[in-house]
Amino acid sequence: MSKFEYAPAPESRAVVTLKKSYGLYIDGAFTRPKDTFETINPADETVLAEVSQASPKDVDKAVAAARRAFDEVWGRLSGAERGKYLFRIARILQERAREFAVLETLDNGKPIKETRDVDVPIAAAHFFYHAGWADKLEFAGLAPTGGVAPRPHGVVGQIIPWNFPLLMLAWKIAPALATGNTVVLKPAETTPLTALLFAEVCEQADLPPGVVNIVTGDGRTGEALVEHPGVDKIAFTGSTEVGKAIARRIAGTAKKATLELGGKAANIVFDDAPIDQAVEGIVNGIFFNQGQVCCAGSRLLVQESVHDAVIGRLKRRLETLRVGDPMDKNSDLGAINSRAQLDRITTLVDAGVAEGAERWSPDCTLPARGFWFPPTVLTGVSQTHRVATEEIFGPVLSVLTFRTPQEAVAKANNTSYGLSAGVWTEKGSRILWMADQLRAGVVWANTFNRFDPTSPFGGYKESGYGREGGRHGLEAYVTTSTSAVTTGAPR
Ligand SMILES: NC(=O)C1=CN([C@@H]2O[C@H](COP(=O)(O)OP(=O)(O)OC[C@H]3O[C@@H](n4cnc5c(N)ncnc54)[C@H](OP(=O)(O)O)[C@@H]3O)[C@@H](O)[C@H]2O)C=CC1
Ligand SMILES: CCCCCC/C=C/C(=O)O
Repeated sequence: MSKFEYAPAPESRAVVTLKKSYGLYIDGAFTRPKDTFETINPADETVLAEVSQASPKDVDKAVAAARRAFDEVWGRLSGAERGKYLFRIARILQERAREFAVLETLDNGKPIKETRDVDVPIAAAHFFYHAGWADKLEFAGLAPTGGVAPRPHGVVGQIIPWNFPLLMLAWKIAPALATGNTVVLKPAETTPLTALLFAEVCEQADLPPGVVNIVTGDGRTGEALVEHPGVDKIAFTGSTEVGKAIARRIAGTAKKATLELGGKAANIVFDDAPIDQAVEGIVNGIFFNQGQVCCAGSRLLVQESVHDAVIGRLKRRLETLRVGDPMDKNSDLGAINSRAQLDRITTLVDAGVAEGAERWSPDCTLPARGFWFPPTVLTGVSQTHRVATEEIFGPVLSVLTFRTPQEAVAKANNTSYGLSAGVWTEKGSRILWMADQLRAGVVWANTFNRFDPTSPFGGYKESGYGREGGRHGLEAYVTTSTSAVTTGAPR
């Protein structure tokens, strides 16, 4: 909680009905839970439910169901028919938005105002957007000249992380279904509940059995999916380490893959930037979702002449942030998703201090139970420090300085990642030059963390390959075939 007094007002969780234990969702039905693990509320460490650990045999059943559904139903439907299902799913997500927002906040620890205003509405928007594409793929420019409509790959294995559980599910499932693929999706071990609620939405939408299958479990379930010979393509979002391991594992196969991995984005503030607007952008860039975002603006590059003014203003702004109960709609920051992630953040911040950075946090009292880390600013960071090179994935801003635009570009690009960057300046010509020079999949100018289903998202370098969203995102889910027909005189 911030030192500024306010009356906490936790939202009701009554809209959510938790089961004691959850089975897998395979071939349009929930299995009976067998081997299970607990999913907990990271804000207070209470157990929410028991969830099934899918074995390789379960993955096999899910892949077989997805194959059958592809061969017999989904792969044969017209685009217009597929689109109807996607529209139906989108509308149900909107109708059940409150339930999804509360459940996501309980399982993930992120503030209810984010799940309510960001995660759930953008997830629904992805289904609406892709519903619109389903019957227009031949106009997406994906087929070669003289070719026929783009064709789906078949069965797609999708592995998603814990930082945006429902939203990453939507980013994966919506384009896959729109293009005619069927899916086996593995949510993260610590945040399986909204994926299981989504399975109920599939039932409610009368989606044919086997089109979407949800297999919960840990990394072993993910491995079984990656290795399964019946999977035609893998779509993964997560750490660069696991992404590289997946790439190695499928190297000897014909499987396609898209990998959306880590980042270490520079948020670059020039001396002519409107300072209040820039400070808001810095706060949103690194403290949104507790900084557990692949494209977080985790490195602030501030022009030397305005360093003290920007940092002073930033610290005053951070004093007003409310850190606390994620179910309270006044909370700006919630809990860290897991103890393992909290340990990772703590280790890296300690390493930063040991390497000479100065650590600052606003005066705030953190809840006694659960996984919490205060908003943190590290000043005096140099390019070689671990906190300037490694993804922290927490509410921690590393501050570096620059003198010229050329130096800003050199420092911003001095990373093994290349997912996103932000630029704050009044000069339009500088924005265009910076956007051209920065090696990042998205460059935001005078804004940050701006998302839209129409915009392709993905990285350079160790941030992965492939794009999600927009027309480019569809490309990852289709292949093309050319038909050559010789016409002769009619007989
Ligand atoms: N690019 C991004 O958006 C993300 C980046 N990260 C980065 O990764 C770090 C570690 O987070 P972590 O959760 O461990 O990320 P992981 O990459 O381990 O997790 C992402 C997903 O991959 C699954 N997985 C784990 N091991 C394997 C495997 N061998 N084969 C197939 N799937 C696997 C995970 O399952 P399970 O959850 O059961 O382990 C999860 O569903 C974070 O600190 C952050 O820096 C993390 C999440 C998202
Ligand atoms: C509105 C937030 C959208 C999240 C953007 C993509 C992030 C992916 C990731 O961190 O895994």
